[in-house]
Amino acid sequence: MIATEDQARAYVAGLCDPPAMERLDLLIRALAEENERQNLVARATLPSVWLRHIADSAQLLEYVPRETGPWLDLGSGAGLPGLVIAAMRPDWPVVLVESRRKRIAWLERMRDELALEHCRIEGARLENVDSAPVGVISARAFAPLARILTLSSRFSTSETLWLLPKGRSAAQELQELPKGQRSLFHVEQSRTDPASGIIVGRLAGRKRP
Ligand SMILES: C[S@@+](CC[C@H](N)C(=O)[O-])C[C@H]1O[C@@H](n2cnc3c(N)ncnc32)[C@H](O)[C@@H]1O
Repeated sequence: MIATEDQARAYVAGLCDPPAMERLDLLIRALAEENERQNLVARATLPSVWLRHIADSAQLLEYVPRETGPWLDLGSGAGLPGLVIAAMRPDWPVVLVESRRKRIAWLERMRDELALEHCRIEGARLENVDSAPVGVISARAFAPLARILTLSSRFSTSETLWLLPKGRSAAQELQELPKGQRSLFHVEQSRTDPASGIIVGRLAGRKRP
C-alpha cells in the first residue's frame, strides 16, 4: 500500500519516464494555483496531492500495459485521472470529457502547456459526444456505476476495458447491478487507500466495428 507522499511519487516515477515526471510536477504547481480560482480538488487534499490524486490516477496504468485505442475519461474535472494519464503516456490518444466551462478552459490550458498533442478535450456533456469505439473508459467520481454504464456503453466494445475508481462504495455499487452485468466486472483494491476499490471489467458481446 502506498501511504506517504514520498512513496506515491516514487511509485509514479516507476510507471513513467523523467520527462513525464516533469509534466506532472508542472501540473501539480498549476493545479494548486488554479484551485484558488475554481474548486478543482478539495483544498485539504493538496498537501497529499501525489497520494490522493496523482498516484491514485496513475495506478490505472497497471491495468493497461500498452496502448489499445483511445482512452476516454468521463467527467475529467481537474484532469483526474485523464490528464495524469495523458501526461504519463503522451503518445496515447486520450479524450477528456468535461461539461463545465471553467474546467474545460483549465483542461485545454494544461493540454497546451504540457504539449499533449494526442490529448483531446471534448468540452460537452457526455450525452452530446459522438459515439466511437474506445480502448479504455475511465471515470472517477463521475456518476453511480449503473448510470455510467447507461451513459457510456455506446463507446464500448467487448474489448474495451472499464476502469472505474469508486472509493469505498465499489463493492456495494457492483452488487446493485443486474446479475448479468455484475459478472462482467470485479473490484480491485486501490493502492492508495485500503478501503477504496476500482471496478474493472469488459462488457460482453459487442465486437469492434
Ligand atoms: C465530482 S467531479 C470529478 C472530477 C474528476 N474526475 C476527479 O476525480 O476529481 C465530476 C465532474 O464530471 C463533470 N460532469 C458531470 N456530469 C457530466 C456530463 N454529463 N458530461 C460531462 N461532464 C460531466 C462535472 O462537471 C465534474 O467536473
